Amino acid sequence: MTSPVFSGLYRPSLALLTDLYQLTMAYGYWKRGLHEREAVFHLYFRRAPFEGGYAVAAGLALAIDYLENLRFAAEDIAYLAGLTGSQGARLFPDDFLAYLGKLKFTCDVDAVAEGTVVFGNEPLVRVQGPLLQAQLVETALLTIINFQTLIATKAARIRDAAGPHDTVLEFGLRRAQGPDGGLGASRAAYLGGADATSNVLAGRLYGIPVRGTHAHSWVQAFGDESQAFAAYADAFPDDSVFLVDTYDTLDGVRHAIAVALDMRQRGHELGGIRLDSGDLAYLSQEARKLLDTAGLENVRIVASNDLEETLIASLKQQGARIDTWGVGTQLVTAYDQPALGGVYKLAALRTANSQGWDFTLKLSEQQAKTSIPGILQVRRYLGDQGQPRADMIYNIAAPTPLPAAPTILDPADATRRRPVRPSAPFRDLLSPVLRQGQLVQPLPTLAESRVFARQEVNSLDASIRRFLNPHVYPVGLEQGLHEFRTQLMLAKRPVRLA
Ligand SMILES: Nc1ncnc2c1ncn2[C@@H]1O[C@H](COP(=O)(O)OP(=O)(O)OP(=O)(O)O)[C@@H](O)[C@H]1O
Ligand SMILES: O=P(O)(O)OC[C@H]1O[C@H](OP(=O)(O)OP(=O)(O)O)[C@H](O)[C@@H]1O
Ligand SMILES: O=C(O)c1cccnc1
Repeated sequence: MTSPVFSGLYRPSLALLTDLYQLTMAYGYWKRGLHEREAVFHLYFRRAPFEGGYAVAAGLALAIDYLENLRFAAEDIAYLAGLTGSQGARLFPDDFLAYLGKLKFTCDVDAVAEGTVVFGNEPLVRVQGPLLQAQLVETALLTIINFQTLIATKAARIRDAAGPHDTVLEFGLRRAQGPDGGLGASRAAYLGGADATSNVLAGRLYGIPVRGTHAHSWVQAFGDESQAFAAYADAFPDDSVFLVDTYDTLDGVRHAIAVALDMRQRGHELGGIRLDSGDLAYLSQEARKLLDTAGLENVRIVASNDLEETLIASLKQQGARIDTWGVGTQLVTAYDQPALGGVYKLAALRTANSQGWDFTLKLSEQQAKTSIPGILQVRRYLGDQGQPRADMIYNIAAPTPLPAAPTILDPADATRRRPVRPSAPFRDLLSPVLRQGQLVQPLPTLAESRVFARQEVNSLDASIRRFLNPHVYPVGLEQGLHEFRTQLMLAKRPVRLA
């Protein structure tokens, strides 16, 4: 079956979209009879990207599409049968490959909705089910969620800089990290706040509006701006945006104005002009004056040229008269931080007698990198206006129930603690998505997630959204969980499987 979201870019099956070690561990667990032991993994990142104060969770629909369609096709099995180790012996025996050939994903998945604002250490996805399966999906889940979350967050920052009324166009495909990087980036950029993309395949696959202007080559091909603009207007009388900087920008604006007035005579209006070089603040102000003087107040000014959020903020501050921001390279490559360091960690295993849980921990020299044991949920406490106030990570399988008025501890400094009012409103961020591999209810559409993302970012205080030294949003561990984690860290107790 062809996965609809990855379309024909890949072979039909994505089961091999993984690191080899997931498969060698899978065989090892199977050989030991441990493959069905129930396990719980969490996917989370430790620090928000771009030195920012938050991230926008993204990629869940792609991840769920991957999980629902996870099957090893006959050709996948044949490929695995041909793999050999350093001594030339086959890596995987036939009886294990026969098992893989019948495998379906039957885990439970709980996750935060796409568009939710999230912070370091908070699980975005929880996978609970047979150890072999829950481990096997690590790499694909990370590659999907890490990149989508990274680009959605970049787009949210660019949207914040542009403000609520300007248009943001994503123009990045040509500079993206290959075809899939470009496709995924267009999806995430739209989710995070772009209004449209120039990427036509992304438009067709994801229903993103497609928009665009024309290139310098169009003007070069005619050798004369006035002719080039007139020809474009002839082809698209109601959808023309002229790129005015091929020769001299302000001359280009004058040529655009002449063609626009001609268009008006024929009952059509020019949509906009695009500036792609030079001082965008000065040129946009001069262009605005020329356009307004000619009675073309509704002609919009589009700007492009290596834009990103701080540059957009600076141009706004300089009084630039730009209505539409065309953003490519910096957005789709997340230029200033090209990867989100999301991780996927084992946090609980059923005991051998299947009665209870062994909560597991990955220790690190750096305390901040030590994982959090338990079956985790994130409780977001809200202020009077519904605005996020503080998040508490807690263990839903803790031996003692959550107190009515829990205390939240800063995991980096346990002396910093904040009590929660018993009546404080809250919402829990992770909700059931798959039960035994089946979708619990349809996921929101991309457009719905986009609206939600905007509400989420807007609900954050400006101090958390600012680009420079943002305020740190409080995220902590519930006191009982913190104490339990500390005990485990002190005991350094290895979990025994068998
Ligand atoms: N008023 C401004 N303040 C800050 N940066 C600006 C301003 N105007 C333009 N920029 C940015 O400065 C950078 C350099 O622009 P500039 O047009 O000088 O060089 P360029 O990219 O080499 O031009 P070209 O596309 O003609 O080769 C771009 O990222 C552009 O967006
Ligand atoms: O600058 P970005 O944010 O990546 O936006 C996309 C850029 O792509 C186009 O340039 P093109 O490929 O024609 O080359 P150019 O940089 O020489 O204009 C367009 O004119 C933008 O400048
Ligand atoms: O339509 C545009 O103006 C466009 C598309 C891709 C890259 N740069 C500009």
